Amino acid sequence: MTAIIDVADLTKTFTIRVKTGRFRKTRKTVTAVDGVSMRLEAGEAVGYIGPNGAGKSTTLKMLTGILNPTSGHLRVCGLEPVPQRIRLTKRLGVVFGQRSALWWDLPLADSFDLLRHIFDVPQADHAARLAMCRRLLELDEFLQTPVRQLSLGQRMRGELTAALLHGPKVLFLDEPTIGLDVMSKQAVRQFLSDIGKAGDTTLILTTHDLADIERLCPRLIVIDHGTVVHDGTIGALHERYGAGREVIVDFDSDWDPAASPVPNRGDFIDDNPRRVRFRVGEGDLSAGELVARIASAGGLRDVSIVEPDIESVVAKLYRAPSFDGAG
Ligand SMILES: Nc1ncnc2c1ncn2[C@@H]1O[C@H](COP(=O)(O)OP(=O)(O)OP(=O)(O)O)[C@@H](O)[C@H]1O
Repeated sequence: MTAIIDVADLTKTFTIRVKTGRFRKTRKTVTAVDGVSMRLEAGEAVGYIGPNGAGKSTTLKMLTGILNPTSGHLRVCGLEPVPQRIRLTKRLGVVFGQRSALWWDLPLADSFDLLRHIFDVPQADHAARLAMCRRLLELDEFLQTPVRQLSLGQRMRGELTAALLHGPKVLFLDEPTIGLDVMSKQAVRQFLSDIGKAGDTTLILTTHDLADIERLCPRLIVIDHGTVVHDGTIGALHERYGAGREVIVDFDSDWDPAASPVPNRGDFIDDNPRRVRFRVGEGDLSAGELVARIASAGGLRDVSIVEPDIESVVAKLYRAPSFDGAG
């Protein structure tokens, strides 16, 4: 299968001038992206995350043809982004949470109309896509409002529509829910989830809001210091860095640690000897085995398994002093 995004050993360096004395400046090379490789199949939804300064925006700028790579292989929709930027633009949709692709003084509907002409979209296709966005994003009540009068949540719904009206093959989303209230976030996530499920559009989502990723992206690529440090499912990330799964057990009578049927560490919750938290980690029993052993020893009243949240797993990954490569 041909990849819709095919990146191998992509590198970008910047040369900056730093002050080294009162009147002296020296040139210094900053490596923003350092040998990134990834292949995305058509219709995938991928989260591209990393701490501040990791190289996410620089990668996106190279993928969308804004920046020339220093070295490496790069194809998006079979095209080379910078030399073939005009052809590529018709196949891409881009949403940058902090910037607008809309005309500030025009009503939203007029911006959409202008975009139809710019991208030369057949009237019927435009009408069908706009109708879908109007329905899913509930645009009608502010379609005639000038963009500068829209709330952030309304504008973001407009931005998403603007990015999709020409029927892009790949949609790049940079912080699409930043600053939105809970309701708007939910609306945007639901919309993107519908787009993702339809399977016609490849989604690449860059965000610091990990709930976006959990909701939308089965695959997660994590970058740090310009290098890919994880490429896989969120589940794989939990397995690799999680080690924080907990099994909470309620017993019929006080629990005696000395007579525990399991080697896992257990602690009383709120000093209640009938409520015990067992930690599940490397080397210990799995959660299933642990519950089975406790159940067969008798006296088990209730059990629940608490997954570590993605925020803490990713925080652990970011804090790790060195990574052992992608995987
Ligand atoms: N035009 C530039 N000139 C010099 N250095 C740059 C330039 N653009 C980015 N950098 C540097 O490259 C590195 C990666 O920056 P980038 O903006 O890609 O990170 P990011 O992962 O998008 O960060 P954030 O989450 O903060 O947006 C940083 O060290 C940054 O200072």
